[in-house]
Amino acid sequence: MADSRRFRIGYALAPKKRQSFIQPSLVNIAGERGIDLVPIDAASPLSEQGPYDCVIHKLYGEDWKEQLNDFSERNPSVPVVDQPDAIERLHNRISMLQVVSDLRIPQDKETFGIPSQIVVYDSIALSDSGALKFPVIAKPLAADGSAKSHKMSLVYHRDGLLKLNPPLVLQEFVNHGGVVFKVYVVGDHVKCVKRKSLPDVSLEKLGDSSEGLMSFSQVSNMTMQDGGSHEEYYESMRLDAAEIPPLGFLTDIARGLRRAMKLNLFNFDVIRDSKAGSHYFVIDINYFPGYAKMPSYETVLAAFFWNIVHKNDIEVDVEKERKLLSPSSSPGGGSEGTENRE
Ligand SMILES: Nc1ncnc2c1ncn2[C@@H]1O[C@H](COP(=O)(O)OP(=O)(O)OP(=O)(O)O)[C@@H](O)[C@H]1O
Ligand SMILES: O=P(O)(O)O[C@H]1[C@H](OP(=O)(O)O)[C@@H](OP(=O)(O)O)[C@@H](O)[C@@H](O)[C@@H]1OP(=O)(O)O
Ligand SMILES: [Mg+2]
Ligand SMILES: [Mg+2]
Repeated sequence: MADSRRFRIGYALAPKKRQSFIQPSLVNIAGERGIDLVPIDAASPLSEQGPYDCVIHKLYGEDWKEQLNDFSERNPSVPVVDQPDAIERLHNRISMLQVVSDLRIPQDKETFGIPSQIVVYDSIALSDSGALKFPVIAKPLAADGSAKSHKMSLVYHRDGLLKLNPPLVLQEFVNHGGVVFKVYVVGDHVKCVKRKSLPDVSLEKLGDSSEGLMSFSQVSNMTMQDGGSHEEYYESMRLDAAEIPPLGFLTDIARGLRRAMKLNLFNFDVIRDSKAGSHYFVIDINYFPGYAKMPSYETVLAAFFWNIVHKNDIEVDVEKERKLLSPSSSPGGGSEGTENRE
């Protein structure tokens, strides 16, 4: 049945994110489905803005968290997607991957896990990398959206560790053929895309790297230059040739993560172990990633918004879910969807 009522989704996003995500194409497609996207001014009290049928957001800091909690208390029936306490887990690279280790999913032909890793809180502890095998990647412990939180080092041997600034995570580097699989999750929709990654490290390279470490940042977001070097040419060939892991396997992980984290909007990075072709590692999870880089993101997001405002299958706190999904507030149906549903 046609629904003539319009719904308002308030969005609180940093300027760069607003520009990439709130494209006219998204605004139009959501609009056709009766959904208006309305900017939230994070500099004024949230509770004085609105009304909204839902709030989506990606901003950091305690102040914003308090604003959201205050808003939820005053407007208990308005979903905040996602809950700030649930997002918090992704701001620390240890708690972020712990949830992957804790997943209990029957593993058949394809298996998954996380690379061996340790957390280092001070410089003294850097002289002891435990049982980790080199090379390792040093990642800032905090994943707080700052440019610094993406600055990583590939460390070839023990001496390279002494140049690093804790707190950080030391994670074993896994040779994976230079391709990372980014799995985008939007509610129950799952989509995998391929991206460029760090190239494999050979024993030879490990032996003669005098520097001890190499710094890099957001390697998967780097675009290849037209008319680039031979190396870039082979990289792009590798990317084209790489086979995406079975979608059923990725969807099982996505669904498990979504339930465990109580999050609807995230992506995770997966690499395939070159040594054991059907073993995969989850190496990173990002809240509200760059969806505009996902094919057909507009229709996927518009369908997700539709589901929210019609109180349909979003991952929320169980208590809250009970209130939201009371029979009187649900129009039933639930057949809205896109191709890769769980
Ligand atoms: N354990 C690992 N073994 C091999 N390569 C890795 C490993 N960890 C990270 N990488 C490579 O380094 C890149 C950056 O690492 P990671 O994804 O953890 O950083 P990030 O800054 O959080 O990335 P994003 O931009 O996706 O948020 C990965 O995309 C991958 O190419
Ligand atoms: O725009 P934002 O600040 O949210 O940047 C995010 C970026 O999306 P963008 O492509 O829109 O820049 C994401 O890229 P993809 O995984 O989708 O490739 C990923 O790098 C996140 O880790 C970043 O979030 P941060 O960790 O820095 O908060
Ligand atoms: Mg990543
Ligand atoms: Mg990340």
